[in-house]
Amino acid sequence: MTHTASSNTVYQQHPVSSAQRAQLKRQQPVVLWFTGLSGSGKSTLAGALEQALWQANRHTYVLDGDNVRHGLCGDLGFSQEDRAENLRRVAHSAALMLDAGLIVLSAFISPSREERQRVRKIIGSERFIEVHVATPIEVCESRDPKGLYAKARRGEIPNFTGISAPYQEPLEPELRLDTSKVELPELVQQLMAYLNQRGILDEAPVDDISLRSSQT
Ligand SMILES: Nc1ncnc2c1ncn2[C@@H]1O[C@H](COP(=O)(O)OS(=O)(=O)O)[C@@H](OP(=O)(O)O)[C@H]1O
Ligand SMILES: Nc1ncnc2c1ncn2[C@@H]1O[C@H](COP(=O)(O)OP(=O)(O)O)[C@@H](O)[C@H]1O
Repeated sequence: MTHTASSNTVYQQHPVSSAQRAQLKRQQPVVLWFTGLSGSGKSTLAGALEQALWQANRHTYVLDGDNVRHGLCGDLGFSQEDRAENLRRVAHSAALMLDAGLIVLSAFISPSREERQRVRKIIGSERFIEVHVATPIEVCESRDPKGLYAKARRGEIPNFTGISAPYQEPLEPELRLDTSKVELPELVQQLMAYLNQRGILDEAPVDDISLRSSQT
């Protein structure tokens, strides 16, 4: 994990470890990072996968761009700098949730390759699963559930991703899904199969619990 830290602070180790928290939850904490255009299906996929994981007794949390921008990042807009700061805060929030033992599902446009790379570093590559929701822009625009593409075309939203601001497709995502070609239940099955195949739904390895308890 990469850190920047306030001066004169010392990182505190607490007696219960990350591994112990994950072990109690019987899962391997990871972040599934859904990236794609507005309307591509990020939130829908994250929500549907969370439902499947919840039904399988897994401990999860969804971090969603629209929601985070109502609080933690409510002071940020959509310039390159603000998007970078948005994603930096979200990446550190996700890292805390990993430390708590959760499987995190995040739904952010995250249009910049460089910023996604930075997120991967903050979270740790082995725990970061990039999922490109590669629905074509024509389909996203025809869905336009919030009327944002229409507004952007009328020039009423500056820096709108895909219209007046860039989206850089991931070059080597762990997964690439297209919600215009495959039905939602099938996509959720594909995601669950991937998690199973990676052993993420297996129990966390036994940590040095006995050693730790004998030290306290
Ligand atoms: N200019 C502009 N460009 C793109 N999107 C915009 C913009 N203004 C508002 N919105 C709404 O904000 C949601 C995207 O926020 P994110 O935090 O995911 O964006 S980013 O990752 O920081 O680029 C996005 O949500 P989704 O449609 O769910 O992707 C929009 O509802
Ligand atoms: N697999 C799918 N098949 C058909 N429509 C979908 C699918 N996934 C999402 N949608 C629709 O696309 C629209 C945008 O989905 P949403 O999840 O809000 O996208 P995003 O979070 O990327 O902006 C919604 O109207 C949703 O119902």
